[in-house]
Amino acid sequence: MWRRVTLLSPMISSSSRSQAAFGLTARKSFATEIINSEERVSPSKEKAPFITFVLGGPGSGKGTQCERIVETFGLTHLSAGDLLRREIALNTKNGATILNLIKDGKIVPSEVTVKLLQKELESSDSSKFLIDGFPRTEENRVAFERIVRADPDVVLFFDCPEEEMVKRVLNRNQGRVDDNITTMRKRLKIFEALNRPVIEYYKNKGKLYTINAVGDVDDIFQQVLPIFSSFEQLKESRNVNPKTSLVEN
Ligand SMILES: Nc1ncnc2c1ncn2[C@@H]1O[C@H](COP(=O)(O)OP(=O)(O)OP(=O)(O)O)[C@@H](O)[C@H]1O
Ligand SMILES: Nc1ccn([C@H]2C[C@H](O)[C@@H](COP(=O)(O)O)O2)c(=O)n1
Repeated sequence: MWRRVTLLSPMISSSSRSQAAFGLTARKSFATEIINSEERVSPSKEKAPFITFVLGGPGSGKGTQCERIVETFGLTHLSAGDLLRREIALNTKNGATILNLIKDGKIVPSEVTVKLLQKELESSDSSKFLIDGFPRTEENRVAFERIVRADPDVVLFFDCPEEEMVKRVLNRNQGRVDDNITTMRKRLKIFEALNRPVIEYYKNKGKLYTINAVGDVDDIFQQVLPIFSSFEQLKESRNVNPKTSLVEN
């Protein structure tokens, strides 16, 4: 995928296996393209990508803060929820199943979500990704490691009390099928049961950054800023004000 050639062979085989499992038509793998056609490798793919996972309960403000991170550090935003909703909107073969699961506050099978993320990662020229709303479960996490063969550099956790999340979701007003009190209660239960172990996993690995997600959007972003500022890989892409030559934020 990213010229980590030692990792390519296992990635090809696990990728083909999971494609077969989902009945996807075999396509020339991206890894094969890289090996066969060196000129296609963009300079940004010469190194392993910088990956951030963004975790937090429903309505904790992940998407809102991702927008700010993208503006400031130029990461490419991949929202697992948005990718799944796109499948519903495009009425793909998994679309109806995904819709029913989301309506019921349930988690979509990991292979489906990971394949969607993998496709985006492979087709992007970027080398820095913000993967929002993923992994939601230990199964999601393990499937990503197995299929994509990459680990996150940073894991953000937006920590927000349940009642605040309920209030935000019910006021969101974007016409989402899961923004109602019945589904929200189910989502919160699933978050506690399935996402907490993932948060614990990354805490034990020393990769977790917990953000207090209550308060003003700008103030919350002030907690996020120093985390990304400390990574060399992101320094060159920080937004600089052309008039003052000062780094903004
Ligand atoms: N700090 C904040 N204070 C008040 N409202 C907020 C704050 N951050 C985000 N919101 C609002 O709360 C709602 C949920 O935010 P957002 O969509 O960013 O959450 P999310 O964690 O991505 O949710 P989901 O997991 O359900 O997609 C939105 O309407 C957003 O405008
Ligand atoms: N890794 C994921 C991410 C999302 N989903 C499903 C279930 C969620 O309730 C819904 C909405 O996601 P959000 O926009 O809140 O991130 O999408 C999933 O099954 N697996």
